[in-house]
Amino acid sequence: MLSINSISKSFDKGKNFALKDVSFQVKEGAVCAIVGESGSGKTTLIRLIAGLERPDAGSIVLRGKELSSVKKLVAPEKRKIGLVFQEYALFPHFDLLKNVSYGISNLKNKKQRALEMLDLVGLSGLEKRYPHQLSGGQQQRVALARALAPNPSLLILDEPFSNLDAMLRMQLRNQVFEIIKKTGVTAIFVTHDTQDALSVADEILILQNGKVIQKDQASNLYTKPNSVYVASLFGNTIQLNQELQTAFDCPLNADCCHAIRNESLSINKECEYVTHARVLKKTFMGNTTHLLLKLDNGHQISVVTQDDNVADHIKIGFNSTDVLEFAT
Ligand SMILES: Nc1ncnc2c1ncn2[C@@H]1O[C@H](COP(=O)(O)OP(=O)(O)OP(=O)(O)O)[C@@H](O)[C@H]1O
Repeated sequence: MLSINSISKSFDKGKNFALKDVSFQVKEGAVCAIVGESGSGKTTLIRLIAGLERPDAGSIVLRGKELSSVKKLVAPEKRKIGLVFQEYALFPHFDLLKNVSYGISNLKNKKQRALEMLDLVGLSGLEKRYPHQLSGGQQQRVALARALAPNPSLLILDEPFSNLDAMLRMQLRNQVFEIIKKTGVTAIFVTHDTQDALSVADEILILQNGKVIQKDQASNLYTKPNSVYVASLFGNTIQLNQELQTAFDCPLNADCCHAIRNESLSINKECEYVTHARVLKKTFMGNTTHLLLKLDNGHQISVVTQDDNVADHIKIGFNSTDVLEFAT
């Protein structure tokens, strides 16, 4: 298990905190995705876990061994942590066998282990090739094989699919996490893409301004976000402010704030709360169409629909079970 205990880190002597009092745990064999917008502290967190930075407060414990605290800093190469980065970071002048066996110092039969790892990532037979002779997706699988070869206690993947186009990204993502699950290694996966996180992580941790604002199973985060911000990370969300509550004739608890997911809005169907709208603009996006609507009370909202044949005047609505409620 990985335990992050009240970690704080500032780069300007406490004026601003890149991370502030961050605590969480990742169970043995689980995949935890770290999601957050730019500057939320993702890189700082993984640099601390990898041992590339020292915390100002708190501790990091992996499988019962303290790796970092204010007083202690185990060297990165002694942490048993494998790293996979966005830019592959393979050695260009080494063939694949050498690239994968590079970090294996603790095993007798390096070559056999490297070949097993290449086989695991579906690249057996290519061990004599050099990185430039491979596609981007293949190079990332070599990087994974290399990170797994020394049998790490923790694998950290930092935006590993950002360099790849959408189709390859999805394929590789599924392959990589199948392999990770097969090995049973505990993994931390840093991404700004919530679809990536939802599809492969057991748990997702959301960072905002250096703080953990929610950590939960992927499905719970989607169905029970604890703020409008978290809800909006997982798809288009419309905040049900007073004006919209009046438009839809749905008075809600004034002590809370509320939102509705775009996909919960129904067009021209019977619902508990409805209003009429004029379509100001339709933008065809292939599998979806974006609509800019002007509601009866003059309020404008944007909606995404899969129906590319919407009339100019529509009825739009939702049901009370679709309303997300948050404490303010
Ligand atoms: N070496 C550093 N010196 C000074 N400030 C830093 C340093 N590293 C990070 N920061 C600051 O700490 C905060 C968190 O940065 P961090 O790089 O961890 O965010 P991030 O979530 O990884 O962002 P991105 O997604 O853009 O990579 C930012 O305000 C950043 O400017």
